[in-house]
Amino acid sequence: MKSFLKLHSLTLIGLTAVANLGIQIYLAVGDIKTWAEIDWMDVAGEGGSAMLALLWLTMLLHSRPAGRVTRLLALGLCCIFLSWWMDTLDEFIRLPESVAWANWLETAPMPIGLLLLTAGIFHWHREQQAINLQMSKRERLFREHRLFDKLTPLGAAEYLRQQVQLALQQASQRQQPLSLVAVDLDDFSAINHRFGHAEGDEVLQATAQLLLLNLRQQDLLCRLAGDRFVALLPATGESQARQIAEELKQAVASLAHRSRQHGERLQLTASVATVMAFDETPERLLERLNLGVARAKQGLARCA
Ligand SMILES: Nc1nc2c(ncn2[C@@H]2O[C@H](COP(=O)(O)OP(=O)(O)OP(=O)(O)O)[C@@H](O)[C@H]2O)c(=O)[nH]1
Repeated sequence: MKSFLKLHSLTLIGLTAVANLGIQIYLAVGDIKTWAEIDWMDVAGEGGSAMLALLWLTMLLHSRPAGRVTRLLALGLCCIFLSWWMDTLDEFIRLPESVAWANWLETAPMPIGLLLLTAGIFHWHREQQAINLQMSKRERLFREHRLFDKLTPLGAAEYLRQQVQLALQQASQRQQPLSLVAVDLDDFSAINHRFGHAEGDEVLQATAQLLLLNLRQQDLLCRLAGDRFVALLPATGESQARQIAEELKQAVASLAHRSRQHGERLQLTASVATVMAFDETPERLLERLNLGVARAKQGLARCA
């Protein structure tokens, strides 16, 4: 409350001074009415309106930051308040018929206030449009940001799901096959354990680069989770997808990654799986792909 009064002291002092000046002017030229002469219905209507204008002004000053728009709106409300205030005063003070200008004091502030209020609302609307634009830009940026992996330059799981959905539609429209390949590093947690999480991050980044280099222009690589990468292969049948998967597996096995700390060569291997899309949902397709990876890992465990 204290800070509110401090912040808007000029407006409040100005308004109080003008309202008080109105009383002084009316008292100087008129006489106070007797109790019986006062029309309480008018007092309630006009006085109540003036109080409402004051309430709007307080709410406005409370909720809006200082600035041109707030000034316009506040000035408009001040004029409206003054018009109703002067109207209320003549319920208590009888003015002589000869004082024609008193009528102006009551009526003139109202159109001025309404004009100021209209200008303020117009600029407020434009200000709100600019804010909405900024908000929607930020929201889009945030949404897109969430779709991308934080560690690698790849899309993340949700982005992959969206792209799979699009690719499924395109494949069915163009009557072309669509395949997915998953590449999952073997025993990756051991690298984290032995060399630390930061080294593990570097391995994931190096793997992402390596896989990108070994894919075709039209393929899309995403990081599904942890050490699992998925490539979306448009216009690719099952046997070609298997061949690409094998090439990716070989590429991982020949990756010459050395640890940062001691320069040791890390021997990486990966399990791969492929699926060709049927008429199915992205979830079902990815589920089949993950099952394929699980089967490849089981085979690996049996061989070990
Ligand atoms: N450094 C690093 N590690 C991660 C990241 N995301 C997940 N991991 C780790 O990756 C490991 C994945 O573990 P698993 O899914 O068991 O995979 P794995 O150790 O390769 O085992 P298999 O897949 O069965 O061969 C876990 O230890 C996670 O903590 C990451 O962004 N950076």
